[in-house]
Amino acid sequence: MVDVDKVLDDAGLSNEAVRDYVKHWAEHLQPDRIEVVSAADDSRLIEEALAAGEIQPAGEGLYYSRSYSKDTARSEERTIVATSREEDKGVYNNWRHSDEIRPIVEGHMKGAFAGKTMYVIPYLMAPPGSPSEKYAAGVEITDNRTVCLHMIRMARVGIDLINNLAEPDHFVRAVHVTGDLPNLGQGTPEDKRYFVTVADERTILHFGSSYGGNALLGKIAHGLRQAAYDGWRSREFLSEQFMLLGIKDKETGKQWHVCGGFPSASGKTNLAMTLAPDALGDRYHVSFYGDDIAWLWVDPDSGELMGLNPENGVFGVAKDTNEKTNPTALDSIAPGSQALFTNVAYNDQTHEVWWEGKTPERPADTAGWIDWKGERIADRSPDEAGDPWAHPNSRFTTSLANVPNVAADYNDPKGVRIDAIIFGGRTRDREPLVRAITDLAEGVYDGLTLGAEATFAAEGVEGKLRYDPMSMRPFMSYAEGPYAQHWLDIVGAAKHQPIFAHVNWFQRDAGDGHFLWPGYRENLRALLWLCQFKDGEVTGRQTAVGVIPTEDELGMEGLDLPQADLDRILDIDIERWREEMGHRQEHLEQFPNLPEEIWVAHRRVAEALDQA
Ligand SMILES: Nc1nc2c(ncn2[C@@H]2O[C@H](COP(=O)(O)OP(=O)(O)OP(=O)(O)O)[C@@H](O)[C@H]2O)c(=O)[nH]1
Ligand SMILES: O=C([O-])CC(=O)C(=O)O
Repeated sequence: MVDVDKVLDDAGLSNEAVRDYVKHWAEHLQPDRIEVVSAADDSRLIEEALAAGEIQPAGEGLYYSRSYSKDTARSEERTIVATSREEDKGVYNNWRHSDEIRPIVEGHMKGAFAGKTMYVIPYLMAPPGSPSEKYAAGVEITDNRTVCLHMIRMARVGIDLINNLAEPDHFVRAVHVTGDLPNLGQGTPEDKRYFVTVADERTILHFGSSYGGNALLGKIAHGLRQAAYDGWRSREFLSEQFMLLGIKDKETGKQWHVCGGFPSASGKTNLAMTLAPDALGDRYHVSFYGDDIAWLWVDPDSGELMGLNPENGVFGVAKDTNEKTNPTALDSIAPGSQALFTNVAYNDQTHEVWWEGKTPERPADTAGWIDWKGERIADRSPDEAGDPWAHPNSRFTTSLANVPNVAADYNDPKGVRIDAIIFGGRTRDREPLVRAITDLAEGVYDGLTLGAEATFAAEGVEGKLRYDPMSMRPFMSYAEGPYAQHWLDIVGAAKHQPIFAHVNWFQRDAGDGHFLWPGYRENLRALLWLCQFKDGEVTGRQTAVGVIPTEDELGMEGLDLPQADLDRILDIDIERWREEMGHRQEHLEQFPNLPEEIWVAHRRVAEALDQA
């Protein structure tokens, strides 16, 4: 048995509550060694991981790793929110009583670190000194060195962050056990994986994965699920799957901050990292704050709605990331950035990485190339020739500081004032490019009825049309009725109300399926219109479902679009919308205790459509 006190003394970990937690879990998990990890340990951990073959070199200061082939995305079915309060059961949170589920997961975890090192990762999900700091501290325990490397990039990691907490016991207990991946029955009735957030005990217990949100517990499990629960129970803040960006008009000096939710793998990273299109670059500067999570609250002194990104890094989808779609992402993973790539294709001779859409064609010479399953491309049979080289949910992990247009104040614990909140997703018809909503309840209603095609970020759901309220469906931690009320309460308390909008970059031509809007950098045009509309500089065209830009207002300089496509994305298909309202009604009826304001908004939109 390891002398835990000695390890913690040597590491300088003095918080007694954390020490007790580590001792408790050391007893349960039975590791051979314990190591406390700080960001300063990164280069040593990298060397060790290279020596152990857990990662491979991928160019100067870049690394590649592969997860087990049945462990490449979040499993929504195996993800559970547990509490001791039946009233926390929602439609989407997969609620179970903690007394029932805790013993099951803990049973799987018993003795699981035998022969292994237990890494203890003290972290903060927020810049130190932020008003949400109380909810930001956590300590992840893991048996996986690559998880440590990811956490160092994604969170602020260090012993000093946890030693001097104002309330030493107020930290999230986050336990991650990889498990015997080839023997977990992933996706079968014998599935042994459990990804449980015991929200009212601020404890996260994840068993059976080493990938992404299943394993980096600061990110989604704490930063989103636990934080959403904490924000609601304390009535202090919202935690949402939102990107956050800033836009500055260099001519007038005006600045706006826009945050918003799109379901996983629907373009948050790309939008947050966007640069102004060339034709608008002299006038507008876009700065990056965050691509996946935002915490929102009202500042008690100024009364303003504020937001910040609790993360310290980006876990971005590799697919289709290239010079044209996202040059800033490529800069953020340039040689020397210490970025990690997971489940992309790798060349073990040249140490290059590749993914679908990185270049228009695959590398012509297949020598040395290995696909995401670890198989040699050169050995593929003819019927496998067309299979992707990289997994569609392959990712790059890099620190915020590597993003070239990261905002100067991204680390400011005060956060930034939020001017606009947008919702969007992959919707092949019906949803126009952008429609603005000025009323709070109607904005929240729009978020709750966000319908989009599911993506490859979760197992087995790609392409299915489904409602994904506020893009939080996989991350909901309490019931939807109170969730809607909490939104109305928090945002409603702000002195200046943000404008809401629904955006869609993914409308397609019904005939040949091409995207009607070029997307990516051009998306800024829709956001600029929204900011101008908020400031009363343009008036748009009122429709039953919000205000949409006129063609002149959209600002199309430097962009040539077929007139028919432009007409389509700036129009409302009334018939299709009328049909949609019935589905929305059914969707909302699932949620008990939905605030009356939301129903009023629903009826108002339905009536406006009837009269249109
Ligand atoms: N057609 C089109 N595709 C886009 C656009 N923006 C992003 N994409 C593609 O959508 C995929 C996912 O984009 P991301 O920006 O990584 O999505 P995300 O929402 O940050 O994903 P998570 O990290 O899973 O939450 C990538 O393959 C992008 O290339 C766009 O404006 N138009
Ligand atoms: O959780 C993950 O593995 C990746 C992620 O960011 C998402 O799905 O939104």
